[in-house]
Amino acid sequence: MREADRLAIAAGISGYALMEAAGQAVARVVIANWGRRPVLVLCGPGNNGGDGYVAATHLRNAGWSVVVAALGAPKSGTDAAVAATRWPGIVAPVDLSLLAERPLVIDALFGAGLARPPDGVARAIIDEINRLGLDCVGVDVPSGVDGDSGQVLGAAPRCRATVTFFRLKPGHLLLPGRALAGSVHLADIGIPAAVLERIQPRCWRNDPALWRDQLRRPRLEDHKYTRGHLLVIAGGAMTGAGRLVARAARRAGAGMVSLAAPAEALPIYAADQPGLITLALPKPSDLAALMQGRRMSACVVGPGSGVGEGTRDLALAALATGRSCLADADALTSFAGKVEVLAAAVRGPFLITPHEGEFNRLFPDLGAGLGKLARVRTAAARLGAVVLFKGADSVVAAPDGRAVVNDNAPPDLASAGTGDVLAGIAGTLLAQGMPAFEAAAAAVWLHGAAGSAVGRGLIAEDLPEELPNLLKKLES
Ligand SMILES: NC(=O)C1=CN([C@@H]2O[C@H](COP(=O)(O)OP(=O)(O)OC[C@H]3O[C@@H](n4cnc5c(N)ncnc54)[C@H](OP(=O)(O)O)[C@@H]3O)[C@@H](O)[C@H]2O)[C@@H](O)CC1
Ligand SMILES: Nc1ncnc2c1ncn2[C@@H]1O[C@H](COP(=O)(O)OP(=O)(O)O)[C@@H](O)[C@H]1O
Ligand SMILES: [K+]
Repeated sequence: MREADRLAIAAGISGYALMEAAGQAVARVVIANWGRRPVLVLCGPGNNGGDGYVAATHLRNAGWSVVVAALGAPKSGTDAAVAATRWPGIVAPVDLSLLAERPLVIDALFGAGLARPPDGVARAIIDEINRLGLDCVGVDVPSGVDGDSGQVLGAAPRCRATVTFFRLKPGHLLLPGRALAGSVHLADIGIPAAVLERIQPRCWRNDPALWRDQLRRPRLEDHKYTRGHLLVIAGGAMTGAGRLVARAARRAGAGMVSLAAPAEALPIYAADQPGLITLALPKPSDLAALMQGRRMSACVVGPGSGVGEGTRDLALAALATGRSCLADADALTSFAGKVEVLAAAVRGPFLITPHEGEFNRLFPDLGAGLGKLARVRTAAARLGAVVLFKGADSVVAAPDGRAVVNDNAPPDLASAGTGDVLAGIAGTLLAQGMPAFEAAAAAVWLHGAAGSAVGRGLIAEDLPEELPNLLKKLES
């Protein structure tokens, strides 16, 4: 963001004009969403505080009763100092007594320049805002939230709304920042679009615009083999997982889905879905010939496969074919403490889809303290594969550093079996030749959209049935 500001200023827009637009946007959001009431604007010593003085001035001009309290005077010569001198009222020191009348709080303490956990009176007033449950509007980010990671440094106010500028930051999408930001309002403050091209961001909010063009549409001359043939390597005991993967893969548009499992379980799979091809589980040494012979373009291994050497060897054999491969669930747990073995085996496009527990088993040194985005990027670089780390704020990262954060998944998806559905969708997109990064991003978005379409009472089995409509809409 600093770079965006710098480039905008270099393009002839004054820093103060940006601050004026930012503060005005904050005032606009407040006026649009709250009735007139006492407002307390908390200003920090930097430009975030500068936005606060501007917002305070606009609210006062609109007839609101505004108290401004500052942690300290902005450094002279800065834009924030200019904004402070244009505020016509007095500036009080920050003090908890200012909250006594339960004002609407505008939090302009720290933004992009947060350098350490808030302490002293800043920390005390953040804690008190939360204790009293006051309505709070964050400027840029809730103070204490790291905009790059969504992590909280020490403490941050729980905001009803946050007004940010130019572009959402990862911290608005990643937990816990996303929960603390409330509803996020993105304001155009006059930074030209060309600046975005210069910055070349490497992290995006997941959106169909990123991958829609790469979805494979059915063509007149298609037959079932040209639309992707996915192999699902499933298990003998937990058959539900493999069935969900296969069902989702078929609804996502694969031309053919074959499922290989121990012979005794095949009748269960065959009875469940007449359109599913069932095969006896091959020996790892036979997998390449099977995939080649049947023109299988991708393979999903792991859901319901069982943890252990058998699954590990099949996953390694799948990778050795050089065809697109997705490893999930048991195929990931089977490599706990052995991630370097997995990394050394990567030949072709490879996607893993761990949840938090599976991620920790593979990458125990990449703990939560690093922030999800950094964890996933590091894991992807280390593995040489695309990593889709699931959750309410699923992150997809590629080894080259590209990343998307997904924010369309409803909490109704927290239900057993939904991860298997995700693996099936992604498996089909891989089988159709979509690059692994885009396939993962598209799959997680479709999964979230399917979850929203079903809503309350969702079970995993519902999700594949939403896919035809969603795909139709994406194509129109
Ligand atoms: N043209 C632009 O630039 C535009 C910028 N915009 C706005 O500017 C914001 C970024 O401004 P910024 O870079 O000045 O940083 P900011 O977030 O105010 O904090 C830095 C100050 O806080 C201090 N400090 C930090 N942590 C602290 C702590 N825990 N406890 C105590 N102090 C702490 C730090 O002190 P120091 O580390 O130097 O001791 C420094 O004084 C951005 O979020 C957006 O709102 C918009 O107006 C659009 C145009
Ligand atoms: N609170 C939540 N909000 C949105 N999506 C969620 C939430 N919790 C879980 N999910 C999604 O639900 C799916 C669960 O997958 P997983 O943990 O592998 O379960 P299972 O193995 O039972 O299928 C993942 O796609 C995950 O992102
Ligand atoms: K803030």
